[in-house]
Amino acid sequence: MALHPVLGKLVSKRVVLASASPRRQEILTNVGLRFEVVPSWFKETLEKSSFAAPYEYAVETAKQKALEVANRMHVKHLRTPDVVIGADTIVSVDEQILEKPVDKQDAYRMLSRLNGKEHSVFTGVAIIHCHCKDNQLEMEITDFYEETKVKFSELSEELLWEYIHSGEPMDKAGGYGIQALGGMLVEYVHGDFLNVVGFPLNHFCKKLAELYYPPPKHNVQHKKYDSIPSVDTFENLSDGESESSNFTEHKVASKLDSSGMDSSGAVYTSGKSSAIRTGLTSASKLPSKILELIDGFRASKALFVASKLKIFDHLKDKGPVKAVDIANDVGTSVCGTERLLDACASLGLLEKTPQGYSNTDSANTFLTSDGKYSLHGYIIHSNDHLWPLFTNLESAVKEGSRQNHRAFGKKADDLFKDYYHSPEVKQRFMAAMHSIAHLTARDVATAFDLSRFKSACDLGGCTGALAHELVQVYPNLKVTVFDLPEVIANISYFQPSGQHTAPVTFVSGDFFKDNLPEADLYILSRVLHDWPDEKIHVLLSKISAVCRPGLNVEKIV
Ligand SMILES: Cc1cn([C@H]2C[C@H](O)[C@@H](COP(=O)(O)OP(=O)(O)OP(=O)(O)O)O2)c(=O)[nH]c1=O
Repeated sequence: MALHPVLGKLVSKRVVLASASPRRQEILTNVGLRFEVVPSWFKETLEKSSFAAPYEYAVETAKQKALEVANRMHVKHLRTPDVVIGADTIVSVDEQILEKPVDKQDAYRMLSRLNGKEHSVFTGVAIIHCHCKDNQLEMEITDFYEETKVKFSELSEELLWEYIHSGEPMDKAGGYGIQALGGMLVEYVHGDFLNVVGFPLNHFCKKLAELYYPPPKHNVQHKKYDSIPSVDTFENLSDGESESSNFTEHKVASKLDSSGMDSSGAVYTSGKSSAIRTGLTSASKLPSKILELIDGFRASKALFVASKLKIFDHLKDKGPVKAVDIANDVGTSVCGTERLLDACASLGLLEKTPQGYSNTDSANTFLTSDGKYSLHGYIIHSNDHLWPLFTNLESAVKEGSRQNHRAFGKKADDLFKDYYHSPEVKQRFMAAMHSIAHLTARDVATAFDLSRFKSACDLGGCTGALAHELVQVYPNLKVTVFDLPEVIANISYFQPSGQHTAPVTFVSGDFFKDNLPEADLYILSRVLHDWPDEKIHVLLSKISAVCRPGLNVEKIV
């Protein structure tokens, strides 16, 4: 098992960890995996006696946790993940299953049972690969478990109670945390330590290796390329076995070459030939992740340009259209348009058939400019605003300053004021903030339990996309959106239709200068990252001053 390629297989995928466990998040983050955390709402109430062995209970619970998240994301959030990982850790002693203690007495009961004895810690893991076909969620489930044996020393009553009063046992299976104070209770550990902490990393990597690099079938005739295929992935060329994998790999690159417009697939050609030249062995395969990083900007720019030319709008609700017809309608060159369309098809944004090009389902949903979940505004903002700024990243790092002057010929200070002088730029910025906030609002609103709050103020809440979602999720919550007068004056276009009584109010002002509206909860979403430390300090101090004792500040950045 080569570590890097195994985890590299997940790099281009939308990976979701269906767990609130900070330990699991840390273990996976530490090995460089990028993932989204969506805690599962599945209640751990399966009937234990219906399982023949304790580990079967852990595996089934892990599976149910992951399934709940996969389904919720697909149905409620309209965002189908590629891979969902669920896990469940239990402690088993004398064939009994111990989960997290409900109170101190329960913790005492558990720790007393473990005292002076060996027990098993089982973590069940489920890896679900999801595909969306005709709006139906299709899933392939892989599960496994890992067992670690742990022995406690003989511990005195006094020590057990001291440990319980530390508070550590409460959110941990069996009522102890081996990674912290609980480590002092343990005489030996046989097996994977991380399995006890909540995630059997080694077994997980082996499972991924099995999934993505199944052993070669010797009687299978491997396809031989006479020439380099015109559309392909790094993985296909670097991994001998990936053809036989059950899992569809994301296409990570287009046909654009270094000049941006050649269809020869030059990257792959050189990649493969250099592998042959230098005789890279299977142990030193192509550095796919690095190559993806090198080429990633091409994929982004292909998407940006197709969006800017409104190609996805053009193809909406139509059958396949030929490149020449699209070029004529859009007013672009035929050869350039065809290459851009091919790039979009290889990126999975369009479908290409002999009859022409058509939108994929996700292009219809997210890339057309007028859809309910359109990301068009955010894409245009990324192209027109963020792209020029990132082009100056090197200067930003060298100088330690914002680069608006280089990118736009304007001072970085009062950036927002500059924005609002141009109606077109203002509209673009608001559309960008609206589209990303609207799409993610449900996840943000449900990531925290905000039911105890009666009022909230979304500082810099722009069009109110998050506010409207919050009042849907928490009917007793009243939300005030506080933003600059120039923003509030233009929100009507973005308001949801048919919601007249929803308790969202808009107040204009400058959060650096004016008094903040009173609220139990202050939300800062996509705000703090924009300001230097001194300004953040001003803002947070103001919030701190208006917060009343006993109420909370929740920060959603
Ligand atoms: C035995 C032991 C468990 N644990 C933790 C790992 C798990 O987080 C927890 C067991 O509870 P789980 O139900 O497996 O997980 P969780 O509730 O923390 O998160 P979620 O259900 O959202 O996935 O106990 C330790 O951190 N250290 C230990 O030594």
